[in-house]
Amino acid sequence: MQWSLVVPVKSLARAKSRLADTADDAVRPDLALAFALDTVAAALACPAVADVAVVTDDLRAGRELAALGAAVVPDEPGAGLNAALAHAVAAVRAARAESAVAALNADLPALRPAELARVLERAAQFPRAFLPDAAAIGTTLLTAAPGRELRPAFGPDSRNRHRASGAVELRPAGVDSVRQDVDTGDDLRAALALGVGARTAATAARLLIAGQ
Ligand SMILES: Nc1nc2c(ncn2[C@@H]2O[C@H](COP(=O)(O)OP(=O)(O)OP(=O)(O)O)[C@@H](O)[C@H]2O)c(=O)[nH]1
Ligand SMILES: C=C(OP(=O)(O)O)C(=O)O
Repeated sequence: MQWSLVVPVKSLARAKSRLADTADDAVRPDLALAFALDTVAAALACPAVADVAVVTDDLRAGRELAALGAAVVPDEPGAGLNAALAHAVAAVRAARAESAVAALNADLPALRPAELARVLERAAQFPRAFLPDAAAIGTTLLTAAPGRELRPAFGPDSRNRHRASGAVELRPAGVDSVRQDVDTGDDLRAALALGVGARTAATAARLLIAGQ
């Protein structure tokens, strides 16, 4: 099965507030953009992915992600993450009604195309499915088969909400790169240990040079 991915990207100036201890205001927007660029570059390199639509109202993020080959869907102003995802899925399916769709967070800088392909292959067996994050509290990926609604319920404790909504929890082994989202300094260290993409590596090096 080939998938259409929707990737939400918050305004860079407001993104990754939980990384404030690790990256100050001068670096954090660049780091958030680097995460998104590495996530989307890996997604576009995944053989199971037909196309990627980024939903964002950030002009810089939209421009740089479009240059990688992603489509850009404007955000719903002020409506929040789940409304943005539902809106992006509607835009994707207006063009291709029978798409299998997956929402993928943009903070997966260690993402490997082969691991994403393994997760999507499992997800293809179910009407709706999700992958818990590395902390096993949140969600990094939520999928809906053709003809099924995505019903995104991302946010704090989303693993429980996605489970309660009837989505099947995926538990494939060896897909750490798809689960390792980056919210905190410890998450960033874990992602660096897995091996991040070139843009995140370069931006994280600025933190090390600054002695953090
Ligand atoms: N388009 C869009 N994306 C969002 C919005 N809120 C969060 N996201 C994205 O959703 C994913 C998960 O976001 P979070 O980790 O909860 O938020 P964050 O801004 O990245 O980090 P914090 O400020 O620390 O909460 C990331 O890809 C964000 O860029 C929103 O309102 N609109
Ligand atoms: C939005 C989510 O991510 P985070 O845990 O990074 O807030 C989520 O897990 O649903």
